[in-house]
Amino acid sequence: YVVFRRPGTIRKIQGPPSPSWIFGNTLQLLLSAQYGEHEFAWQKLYGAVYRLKNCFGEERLMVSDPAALHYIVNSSHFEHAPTLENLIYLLYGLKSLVSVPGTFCAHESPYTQSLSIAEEHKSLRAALNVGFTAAAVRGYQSIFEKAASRLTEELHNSSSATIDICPLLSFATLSTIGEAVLGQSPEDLGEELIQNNLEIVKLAASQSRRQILADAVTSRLPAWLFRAAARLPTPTLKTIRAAKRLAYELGDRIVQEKRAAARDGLDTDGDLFGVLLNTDASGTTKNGLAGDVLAAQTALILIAGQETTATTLVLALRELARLPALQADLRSEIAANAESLAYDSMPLLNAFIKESLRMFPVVPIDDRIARQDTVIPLSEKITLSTGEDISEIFIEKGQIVSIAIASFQRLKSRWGKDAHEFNPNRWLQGSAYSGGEALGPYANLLSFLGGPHNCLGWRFAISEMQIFICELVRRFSFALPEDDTVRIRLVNTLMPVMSNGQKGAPLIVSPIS
Ligand code: HEM
Repeated sequence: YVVFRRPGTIRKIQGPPSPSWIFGNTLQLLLSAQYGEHEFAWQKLYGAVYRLKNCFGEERLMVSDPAALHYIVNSSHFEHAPTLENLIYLLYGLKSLVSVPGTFCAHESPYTQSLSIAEEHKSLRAALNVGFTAAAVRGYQSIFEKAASRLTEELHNSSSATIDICPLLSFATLSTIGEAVLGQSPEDLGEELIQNNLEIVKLAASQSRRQILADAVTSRLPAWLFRAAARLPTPTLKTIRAAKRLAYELGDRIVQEKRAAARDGLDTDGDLFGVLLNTDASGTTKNGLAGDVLAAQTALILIAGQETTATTLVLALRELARLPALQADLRSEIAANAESLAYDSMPLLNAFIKESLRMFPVVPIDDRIARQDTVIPLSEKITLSTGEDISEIFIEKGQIVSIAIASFQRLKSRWGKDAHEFNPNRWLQGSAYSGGEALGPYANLLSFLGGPHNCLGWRFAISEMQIFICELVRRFSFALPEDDTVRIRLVNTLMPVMSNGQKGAPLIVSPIS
């Protein structure tokens, strides 16, 4: 109790009562039957900043205020919170881009020795970004189109009209990353790696009270002890370790193959890994990334880029199935553009994608910890339990702050009175956002986060979604089954979950003649 409990400076900030000392509000936040059930009600009651209890009486600040979010996302005073840091370590290892802190800088940080780490993140990110610029992503269009037509073929060949689209989209998005980034066809990725990736998704779908408690305890362990515990031979840890090892081995094999190809005088620039290795005729890296650094990014790119895009697409298709008029309008727009398929110039298609990202940010809460005492500005005053109004919040080093992405994206003050409705039309007259703060790399949304760790692959994801949606909607119509029981739950990321507790989203898929 003494270890876990520390006096906070945020105690006077209002928030819901905690139903339990052990779990605080975490069960309501993380295990509600439908994501947001409690969170959105709390936002309505307490405003854009409120206080919640974590396990064992620890307090966290839930923030959806735009000025505060802008500060937190971009400030060097915050880093990934310990639970997230542990997950990142387990899934991706210490050398991956996301593990390298990106926000430390010399003039603000007392940790001068960390300067090189900040530089490391910046230069690694700049190197990897070569494969994610607008021009590079345009070059992947044919890969997306090939994967989309493979997907439609599978749907045509399905023996049943009601199809769970989750595994099909997971495989399709994995295959595009395999080809664009690694230069590997789905067959080359290896059955074991594909199965392990799918296994990780299943594990992630098993959020439970036990997991919440385990996270609360392990987040307080010193890093060395957590890393030692991560070697325990439990089935879950074994699967995660195997997935990370297989991804590294795959990356390493590709690096060796590229070097050998360069020695044989062959062109190795056809995919991102080849470009980044930048080998000369002797197979030695010239000014590209070192082979082991590149191989260490394989797990991150495979996992971060696959399920995120697949889940956004699944949830978007469910909305189309729910809204037949929108589906018909979108199909007409696609038909009218069938010749050119200039995806960026199709207003409804892009409005639909933005609205899907707004309503269903697959990472709806992203936790940070304050690295030092700091003051968070607010765009609107909040009233403390003492009746005092404040326009900034002082927080102490070690305070957990939740970037409440989903709540921000439903703020009525920024998105309008119908912020909780799925309404793509809000984007048709320009930006749907009415605030002054520039947040996130795309459409003022935080679905791809913002700041130094914003999503590297956001253009990749948007282009892939444009192409998949066009191909699917012009070939099929989608409807929800009558007995639709799917709920959107938070299981590390947002996920459609069926009544049996498994990930899944069955839709009635009918070919269009
Ligand atoms: C709809 C699809 C996607 C969503 C919603 C999404 C969301 C995010 C978010 C929220 C983060 C920040 C995580 C954090 O630091 O707490 C992130 C980081 C990242 N994403 Fe994505 N992502 C998507 C697709 C992709 C794709 C397709 C790729 C690659 C092919 C990708 C690669 C990455 C990488 C490498 C990072 C780490 C960046 C860094 O730490 O500097 N993502 N993404």
